[in-house]
Amino acid sequence: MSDHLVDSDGNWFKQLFEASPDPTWIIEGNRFVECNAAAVRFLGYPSRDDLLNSHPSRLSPPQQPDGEDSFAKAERMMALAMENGLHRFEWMHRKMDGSDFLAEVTLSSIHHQGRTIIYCVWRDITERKLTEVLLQKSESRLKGILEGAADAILITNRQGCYQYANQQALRLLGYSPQELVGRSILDITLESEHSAIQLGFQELLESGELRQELHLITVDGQAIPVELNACLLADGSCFGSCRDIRERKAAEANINYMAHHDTLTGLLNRRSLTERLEQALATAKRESHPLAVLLLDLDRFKATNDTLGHAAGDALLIDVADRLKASLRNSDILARLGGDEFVIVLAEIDDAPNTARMAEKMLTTLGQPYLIDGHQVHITPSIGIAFFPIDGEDSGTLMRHADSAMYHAKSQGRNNVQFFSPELDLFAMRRMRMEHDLREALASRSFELHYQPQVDARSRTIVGVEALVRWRNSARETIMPGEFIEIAEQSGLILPLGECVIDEACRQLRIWRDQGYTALRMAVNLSALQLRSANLLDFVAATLLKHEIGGEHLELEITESMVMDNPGACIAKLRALRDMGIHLAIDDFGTGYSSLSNLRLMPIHSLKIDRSFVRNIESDSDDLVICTATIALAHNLGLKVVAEGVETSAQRDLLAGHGCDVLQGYLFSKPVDAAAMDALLAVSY
Ligand SMILES: Nc1nc2c(ncn2[C@@H]2O[C@@H]3COP(=O)(O)O[C@H]4[C@@H](O)[C@H](n5cnc6c(=O)[nH]c(N)nc65)O[C@@H]4COP(=O)(O)O[C@H]3[C@H]2O)c(=O)[nH]1
Repeated sequence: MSDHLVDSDGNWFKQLFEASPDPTWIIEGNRFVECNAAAVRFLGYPSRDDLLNSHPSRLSPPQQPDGEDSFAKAERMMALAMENGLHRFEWMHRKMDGSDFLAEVTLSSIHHQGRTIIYCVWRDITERKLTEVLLQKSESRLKGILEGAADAILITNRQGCYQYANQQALRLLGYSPQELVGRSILDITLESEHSAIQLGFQELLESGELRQELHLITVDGQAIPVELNACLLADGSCFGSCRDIRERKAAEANINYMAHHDTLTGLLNRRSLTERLEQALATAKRESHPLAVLLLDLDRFKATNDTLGHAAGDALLIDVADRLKASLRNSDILARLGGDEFVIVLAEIDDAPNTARMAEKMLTTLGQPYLIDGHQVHITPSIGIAFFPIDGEDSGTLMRHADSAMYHAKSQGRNNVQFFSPELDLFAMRRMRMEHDLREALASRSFELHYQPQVDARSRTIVGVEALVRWRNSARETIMPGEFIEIAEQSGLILPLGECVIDEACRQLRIWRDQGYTALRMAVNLSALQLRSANLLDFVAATLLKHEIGGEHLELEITESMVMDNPGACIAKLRALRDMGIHLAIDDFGTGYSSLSNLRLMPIHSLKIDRSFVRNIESDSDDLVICTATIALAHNLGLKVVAEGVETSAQRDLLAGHGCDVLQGYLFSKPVDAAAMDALLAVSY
């Protein structure tokens, strides 16, 4: 013990007592009998005398915070201190100014010279209490945040056992807190993801954070995809916030489905066809077995679509897809490329005859009538087939070759199946080159018109001319329409080309009319695509106006089959042309499938007997019957008759004798350019 604490009177304890910063008291007989300066200062009384000889409860509010009477409680506390030697508790005191403060009170009973006194120390705990309250508040705020969070929050220990789950987590998973706490993360996750989850957990422990997609399993076994954002907390536990991403996953799956499927039919689309075909080819290569690619296109679908309307056209495509699906095996691939084109990959085919049989079966199945909107609809397909490995080893070549074969099927009268052959490839290449050259020819205006006279059978004067297009290629060779009109039609180039022809024919007619050939009629061939074009009426009207020509001086030649593709729409358009005064002629009459009832409905002025009937009219009695019957029929319907391909005077006389009105053919002139036609007109007009 240090000397200065023991004063000369041996009163070192008094000094110690006085020096204590905490209010310190001596209690004897349940009264304060001594206190130090800190006590006086703390309570704010003027002197020590104001405090001493009072019961401890006097320096307190009447009740303690727990509601107990201060006097009774003080008695109890002191009794406990006497009994146990030491007693510690919290006590609310009141200062002189009436304010209260909470202190931790320690009472120690001391036996001194035969008496028992209590040594009492107060420690102000206002600040500690405040901190406790703040801590409680912040804890409850934190709990509120966790419970109110939209995401499921799960906290685990470092071993991955759940310690806490918020309401959202319990709701999502269907567990009660008791069922969840203590379980391992692996208990409620997908087994197939366990190794990834363990790796992720390790990463979280090492790096302090983790972001991972995984599936949580609900109490009833449902797997819910979640995005986990986890971090390590200061106390070593792991905090994980799990966002339910079911909607996002469903949207992703939907986008993925749409990216790989045709929305109308649900079949694979072009992109996934390529992927699947390549996989199938890899397997076929590995296992050295053949594979067939079938390209199927519906015949005259566009016309059906235009007639029935697009909704019915869609319904028809869905029906076609369903019939195809039903006729294939699971291992086969079926895709729609768009429009009316379907691709079938027969991955387990053994030979060509079997493939042909399957394709024939498809022709039969798809050829059965469809019931759309209460209407019976007929449609047929054309199918082209290419084989791996003989026709190509990669998907691109096989598709191209199946396409060539399909075109071949179309050219063979549609509704049939064709296999690819190398000649077809050559043909397809030529077609592609021709299409390219045609495009350039249109840009460089390399087309010109030749004219062939049409002669009145009785007067033998020229009453009209037919404009026939010629293509002068870069080598200045003349290419005949038979070589390019079909390709122009298939590529759509016939539309600009057809407009050039109508414009040039009207321009030339204007010149001839100005020269005095005012009764001359100009005949121009119209293609199927032109007749379907929405722009046709406006274009013809504008061109007639531009060249100041009356509609009655123009004749448009169409074929029966062009009208038969879509009679309703065509007949309406033809009526509009007729209303403009334009003459309409049915070209190549007799070669297509003639429908007299439709012919009666057509607003036409004349029929042109095809030259194939005229050729043998002298020798073939059938042809003569056809010609004379056509003339009679036409006259019956009030139509004029033009005979094409008249090459001999005998043909001329025979036809004229049977009442044919107009004759056209090499006998009078081959098609010639405008200058040569000038000369012909001068002679015979
Ligand atoms: N053997 C023989 N043939 C004769 C005789 N008289 C005329 N011809 C040929 O018969 C074709 C008559 O034209 P088309 O039937 O309309 O048949 C035309 C027509 O369908 C089409 N075409 C020609 N020009 C055009 C055009 O500007 N637009 C459209 N869309 N098609 C056209 O090309 C087809 C062929 O035209 P071209 O080669 O000019 O062939 C012409 C003509 O040269 C004859 O006495 N004997």
